[in-house]
Amino acid sequence: MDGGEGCMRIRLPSPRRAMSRWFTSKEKVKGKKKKAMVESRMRDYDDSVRIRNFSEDDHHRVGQSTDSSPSTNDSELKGREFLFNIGVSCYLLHLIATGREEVHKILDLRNDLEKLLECQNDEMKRKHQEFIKIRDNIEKLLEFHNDELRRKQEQCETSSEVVDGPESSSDHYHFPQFLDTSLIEREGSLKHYVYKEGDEDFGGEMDQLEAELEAEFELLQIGQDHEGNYSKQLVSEKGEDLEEMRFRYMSSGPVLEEQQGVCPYELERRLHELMEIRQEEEINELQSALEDAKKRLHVKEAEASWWKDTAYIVSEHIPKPSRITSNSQTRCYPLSRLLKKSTSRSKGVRVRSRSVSSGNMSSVVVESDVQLSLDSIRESLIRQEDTIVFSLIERANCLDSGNSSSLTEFFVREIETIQAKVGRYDNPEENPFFLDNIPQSVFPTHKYPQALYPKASSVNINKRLWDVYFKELLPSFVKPGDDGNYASTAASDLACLQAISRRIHYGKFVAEVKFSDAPHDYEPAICSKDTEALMKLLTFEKVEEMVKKRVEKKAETFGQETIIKDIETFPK
Ligand SMILES: O=C(O)C(=O)C[C@]1(C(=O)O)C=C[C@@H](O)C=C1
Repeated sequence: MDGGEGCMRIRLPSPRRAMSRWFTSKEKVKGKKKKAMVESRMRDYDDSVRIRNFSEDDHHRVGQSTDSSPSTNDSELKGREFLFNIGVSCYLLHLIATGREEVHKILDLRNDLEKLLECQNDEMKRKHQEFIKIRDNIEKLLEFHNDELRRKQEQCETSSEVVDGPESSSDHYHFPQFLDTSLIEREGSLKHYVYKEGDEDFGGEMDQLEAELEAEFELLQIGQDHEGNYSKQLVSEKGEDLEEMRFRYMSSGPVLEEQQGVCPYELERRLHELMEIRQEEEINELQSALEDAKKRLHVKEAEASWWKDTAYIVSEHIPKPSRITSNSQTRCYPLSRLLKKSTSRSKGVRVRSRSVSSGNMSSVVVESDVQLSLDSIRESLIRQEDTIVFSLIERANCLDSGNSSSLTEFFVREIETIQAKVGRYDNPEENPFFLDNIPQSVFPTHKYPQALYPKASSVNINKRLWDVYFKELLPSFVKPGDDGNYASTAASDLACLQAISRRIHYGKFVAEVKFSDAPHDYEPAICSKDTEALMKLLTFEKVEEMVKKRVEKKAETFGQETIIKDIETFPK
């Protein structure tokens, strides 16, 4: 306050300075906006104070000229101070109100940020759990894969053992190297899922993939660590390993930096791809091992078969004691009647009992010393004529009902079934009428010599014979009628049919022998499929005429009553 020139001057500190002093004790106000706002308010305040001072000065000047007593001045001064204080108070109140608003805003902002951090944290937790789940899945998959491999390896080992047998353990089959890896000993951890050293590159890829997975996992942990959450616990659990991983990750440069963005699903997919490739490789190896085992099995089978055949041949040469009488002879099968001991000069088909090939052994052919000759065949044919003539004479004593073939068919089918079970049709001389009806022999069958060319064995013309027999032959020599003796008639039919069939199919042996005696004569006709030329080579009209005459004679003779001179056949 200056009382110079009788005028009272109040020295008020500049409001701006006052405010700035007031605010300097506080923290600096952040943000330009707020500063600008405060400054504008200070300016407004300066202006208003300046206007008021100006009007007060005028008033002073007027008052000075009229009334300038000290009591008036004093009260005026107090009034002014009062007014000033009110103004300042109002302003401060205004500032406080404004400041509170700002504080509320800041608090809201802080709350939002906290929520955001919480969300982020939840997201990280969720990702972490997802990752753990995926990792668990992968490990389960690996376990499953290991079990599968273990199973396959055991299978292979079993089959290998079967093939090798107990005696050939020195010849043990070796699996490829990868099967010898420690896959079986793994503990279901990714770290264990590696190949042995020296294997293909898959082990390296697996390591890299594992590192990627763990790096991804660690990233999640590091992210959570920044948020100050539960990652600390995990970090302490992993201890030095994690530190090492972190170092690896941080120092691995752009490669892993790129992989920061690789999602766990992508990693899982890549792992699956690798596993698929590896599985395919293993399957291929197992398949080739299996093939090898099969080959070895075949070799063993062939060897076993050879031994069986050898044992059979040896046993054939050892005379067997009969259970009935020690003097009784071993009964020969019918074909053996055709077979004669071969001499160097004798012609005909050399009969081979069996041909066996074996892995390491050279082809073994056991050749019997018997020979199929035309003479022996002719002898058999003559005897068969007798059988046929007798069976037809028997059949002529029954009547022909005209529809006996259906009952005979049932009978023949049943008889053929039972005869097949005891091995009748294993004999190449015998041919069934109902091929669909033939079961396997239930007894160990005799090994018949392979006298015929294999294709010839399947030649069967019994269907045609059946038709000719019932439609043409029977009506030509049997009286028509129905005597009700169906069972005997069917049995008689069967005897005729089987005898005639055997005789007809013996033509196969005749053709075989004739061809073997002069193959060069037959080859051109065979090659050109000239049936007419072949029939000319095989048949002899003169021989056929002689056969017919012989059979006629036999029929006349066998049909007669045999009379012995001077002896009464039946008492009168
Ligand atoms: O005795 C022969 O030479 C044979 O060939 C056998 C037989 C026959 O089956 O009876 C075969 C054909 C011939 O035309 C003559 C006879």
